[in-house]
Amino acid sequence: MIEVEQLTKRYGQKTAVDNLSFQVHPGHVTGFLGPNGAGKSTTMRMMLDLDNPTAGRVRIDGQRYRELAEPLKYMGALLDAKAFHGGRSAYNNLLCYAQANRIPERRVGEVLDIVGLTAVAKKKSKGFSLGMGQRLGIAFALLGDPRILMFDEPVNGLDPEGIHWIRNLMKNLAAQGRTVFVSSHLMSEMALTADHLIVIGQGKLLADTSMADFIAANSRSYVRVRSPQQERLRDVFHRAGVTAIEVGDGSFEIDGVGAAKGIGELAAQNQITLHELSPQQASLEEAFMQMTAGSVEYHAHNLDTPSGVGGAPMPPPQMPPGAAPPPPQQQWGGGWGQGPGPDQDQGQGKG
Ligand SMILES: Nc1ncnc2c1ncn2[C@@H]1O[C@H](COP(=O)(O)OP(=O)(O)OP(=O)(O)O)[C@@H](O)[C@H]1O
Repeated sequence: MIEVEQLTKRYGQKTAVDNLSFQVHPGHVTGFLGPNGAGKSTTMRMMLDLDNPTAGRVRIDGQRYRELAEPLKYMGALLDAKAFHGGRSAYNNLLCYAQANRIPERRVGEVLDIVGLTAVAKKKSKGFSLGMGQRLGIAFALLGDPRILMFDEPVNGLDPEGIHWIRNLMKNLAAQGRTVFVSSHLMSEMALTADHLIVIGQGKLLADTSMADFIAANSRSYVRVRSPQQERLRDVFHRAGVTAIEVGDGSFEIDGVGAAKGIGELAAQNQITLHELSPQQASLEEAFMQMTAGSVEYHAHNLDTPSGVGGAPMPPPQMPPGAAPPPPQQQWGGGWGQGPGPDQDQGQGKG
């Protein structure tokens, strides 16, 4: 379980995370939503002790991340899919990390298999597409076979097959009783994957609720009714005291998806033909837009307005501090991803 308690992070005058408290429980995929700049990445970084909170605390199964004896076996994270050595093969990237964290080598092959990179395991990762890099980042997260997994925008760059795969992966991990915490801007995908939601805006908690309750609470649900006998149907609704809104295309809208059964029966009793009787539930995207409308920090402007689009300065990529770094000649950091690195054995698959 992840426990976030009154977490606050300030950068100078900017409050990125504002007195945030929530828990992430095992056995569920919990979605972490918020508009750009809401504080999601900052919160995730504090969960991994990559940033110190200004106030409050995070506990991973009751402990700080950096106090965990073998952190990769507790919690695996995908924060920045580019945080690996471009000149090294996928296999050797993982092997290096595994050896530094006392994880057996056989696990490298296992995670490459899980993420579908076995065929390219010996290739230098700098040649990887965005989607392949994302899969390698997920392999890093899975390496320690952790009970808790955290993914920041895991579907970035994945094709439809990849998106389908990660959806099933996250659901399976949760079904195994693991804690899965995932941020994404892809609402349609989140709606299919997450069963619980934490929503933040401008660093503050906006919602901590089930997916179904979130959509119901932040959107209008109604039944659409269409009939070739529109006038008769209007009279029937009037006599029965049904509040039906007539919309431009000749259909009626009646609030509440549960109204469909009664309306169908009413129409049948009055021998009215219906061409449509369809419950309409807003999408997660619509509910999200509705809830966060007041918390959107970065607004796009029309092309004919003088100013452009705001943007958040991105912190540099880092690895979790509790995880041991690779050996000194293969340091995480500056030279990564900038051409061939020190491992000359690509093609052999061992470090
Ligand atoms: N290192 C930093 N220095 C200064 N400000 C920062 C730093 N990191 C984040 N911020 C600011 O904190 C706020 C929250 O940023 P954060 O990246 O956590 O948001 P986010 O919800 O992850 O956004 P996005 O969806 O765009 O990735 C933003 O206003 C951002 O500009």
